[in-house]
Amino acid sequence: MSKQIHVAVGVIQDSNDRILIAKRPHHLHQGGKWEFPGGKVEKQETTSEALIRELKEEVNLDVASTTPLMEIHHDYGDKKVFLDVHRVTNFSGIAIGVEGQRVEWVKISQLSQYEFPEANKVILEKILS
Ligand SMILES: Nc1nc2c([nH]c(=O)n2[C@H]2C[C@H](O)[C@@H](COP(=O)(O)OP(=O)(O)OP(=O)(O)O)O2)c(=O)[nH]1
Ligand SMILES: [Mg+2]
Repeated sequence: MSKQIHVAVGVIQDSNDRILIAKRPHHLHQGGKWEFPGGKVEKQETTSEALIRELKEEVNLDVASTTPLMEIHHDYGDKKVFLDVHRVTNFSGIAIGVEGQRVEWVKISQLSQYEFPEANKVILEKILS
């Protein structure tokens, strides 16, 4: 059995109640779908530290702090993930797809128009509730 991958996932909300999403490059696992930016937590890091690092690397945002929102365990068959989802409300900078990926600020009411990985269903339910 393969071990699950610990992923820090950021729900980043701006002052206009929009949420930042990014398109996963096609060659990656769950490629072509939209995601909340984030990435793997490294051994010596807390989830918050990993998220702060990943959000700078991936979308150029400077995040001051994060707060836990929910934890999701999901088995895709080819990969098991543990999504450690945090909320980010305190950030600065302009969002850019640093790795060439599309990024969009989307109104919460419009989020269901986008295709997300299966594990994200519960995150969307929580944000929309
Ligand atoms: N970032 C992110 N990953 C998600 C979401 N939903 C979801 O199932 N995942 C899965 C897809 C991947 O299997 C895993 C994230 O791994 P990844 O390989 O993209 O992580 P990473 O950004 O650190 O990538 P790398 O630079 O280490 O290659 O989590 C989501 O909303 N955001
Ligand atoms: Mg990533």
